[in-house]
Amino acid sequence: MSALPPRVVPPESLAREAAEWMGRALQTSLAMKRRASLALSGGSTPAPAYRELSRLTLPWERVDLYFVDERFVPPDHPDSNYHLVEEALVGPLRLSPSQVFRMEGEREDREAAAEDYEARLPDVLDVVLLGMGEDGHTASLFPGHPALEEQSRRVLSVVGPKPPPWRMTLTMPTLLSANAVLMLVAGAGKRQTVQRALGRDAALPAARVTNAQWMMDTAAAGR
Ligand SMILES: O=C(O)[C@H](O)[C@@H](O)[C@H](O)[C@H](O)COP(=O)(O)O
Repeated sequence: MSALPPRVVPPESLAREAAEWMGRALQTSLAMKRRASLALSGGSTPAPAYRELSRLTLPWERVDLYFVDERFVPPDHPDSNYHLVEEALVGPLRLSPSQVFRMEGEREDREAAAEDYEARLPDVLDVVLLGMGEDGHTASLFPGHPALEEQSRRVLSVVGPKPPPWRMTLTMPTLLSANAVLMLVAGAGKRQTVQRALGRDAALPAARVTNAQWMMDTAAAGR
């Protein structure tokens, strides 16, 4: 759990607050260098935040998009995280394909796909958006999975318990080296896991992202 106090906001404000947080973090990076990197997650919580993000006035031509994880499905598949980000952010902002570094979920050789993505990643990601599952997973790093303990690889191909099971994911060292990380959590179903994460239960992958700012709605916080 981060040393930063978690931010708790009403459900109707969560997407806008998350977008504004990411916007400010991008501006901070862009004040110091020419281009900034933003790595995005899949799942149901982020989509409204991506739509809010697409409405922010930012020098988008200086932002490169990366992915936190991806499912091994084609990019136009409904389960594809790229597909989600395409619909909610890339399309509305008309980002150039040269700014969008997607994980190639259509590849048959999953190991090679992960190695190739590792080669394309910047040394340090500027802004990372994470979600947490009810089991405490984040990115596609699941509780008890050996990938959670990875120390040298920056991207791994994994088989996880959440469908679809074949996934590519950034590893914990990659997440921990990022400049700004937002852990976005919504819904009463995650309340107990949030409490465990706040108690720094290291069995939960999300609790190990010690550089994350947590942001949750009142339902997830149990208020
Ligand atoms: O499955 C993915 O692609 C994710 O990146 C994953 O880590 C997600 O962020 C959490 O499972 C929370 O997902 P929900 O917001 O749907 O609960």
